[in-house]
Amino acid sequence: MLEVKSVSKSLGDRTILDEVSFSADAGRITGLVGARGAGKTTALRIVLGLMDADDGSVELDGEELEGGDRQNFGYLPEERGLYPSMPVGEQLVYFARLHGMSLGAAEKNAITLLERFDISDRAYSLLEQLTASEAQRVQIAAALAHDPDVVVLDEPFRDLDDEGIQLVFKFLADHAASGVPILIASDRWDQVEKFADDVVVLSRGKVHDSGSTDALRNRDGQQFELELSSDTGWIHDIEGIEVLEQAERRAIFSTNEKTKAQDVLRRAVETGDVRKFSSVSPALAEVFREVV
Ligand SMILES: Nc1ncnc2c1ncn2[C@@H]1O[C@H](COP(=O)(O)OP(=O)(O)OP(=O)(O)O)[C@@H](O)[C@H]1O
Repeated sequence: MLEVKSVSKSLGDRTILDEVSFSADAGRITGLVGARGAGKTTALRIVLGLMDADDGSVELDGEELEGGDRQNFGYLPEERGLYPSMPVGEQLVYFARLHGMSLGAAEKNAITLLERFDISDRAYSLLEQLTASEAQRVQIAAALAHDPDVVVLDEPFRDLDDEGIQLVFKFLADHAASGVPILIASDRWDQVEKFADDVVVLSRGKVHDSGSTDALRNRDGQQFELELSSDTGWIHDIEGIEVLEQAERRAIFSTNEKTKAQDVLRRAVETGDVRKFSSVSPALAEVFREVV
């Protein structure tokens, strides 16, 4: 488990991170989300040891990390940094070798990554000849080229098309399953909620909330959708629920109490034909609209 413990950082007279604590569990993808300028990149740089914290520590499996301990971390930096005029396959092997991998293992891993990201036919192309989505797949592959024990990706969704996102995150889920913590920072709440198991919400340098993606989506109670063959206006009279939307035969409400949802269903059955009654998860960006 990767743990950020009470990390603070000021630059000039500005507090960028204020006692930030969160963890990224082995075997899971953790999304660090927040608006632009929330402090995500700064937090990642401190995790990577590229910047020192003023206070606090970063630990891996209970041991405080020193600079060299990150040799087997994989990092996709915000400012992408590959060689524009070196063939793609060669770069992946080169980066894996830099991390101490044998030539054979580096070549094998490069071939696997190119296949998994569906860019095998680009192995001999130069980065500058690729589309934006292909180039981004290569950038992410470079972060994974040495089979890292910890993966940290800054804005991995940037420039990826839908197919690229699916391929990359299928690979990341498999890589996480081998016992690796994967931490991604992004302002794409819609994508993070699809692919992250856990989410840390950062706002103005502080952790606003954290937990499993499902728990955070249901933070304000579970939402239900109701559709009848008749008008649902009566739902406003039911106590202990919050009506989020109501128009003619349809209504969406939220409640923290399961029995209240059952009250609504009972009343709905008495009132008319129930066409639909199901629980729905709100979008994460909707739950945290105050900090998006
Ligand atoms: N070297 C620096 N000196 C002063 N302020 C900085 C420096 N680097 C970053 N900041 C400020 O720190 C805040 C957090 O920046 P950071 O890049 O960590 O945020 P972020 O959440 O990753 O956002 P973004 O998506 O815009 O990169 C921003 O307000 C930024 O302007």
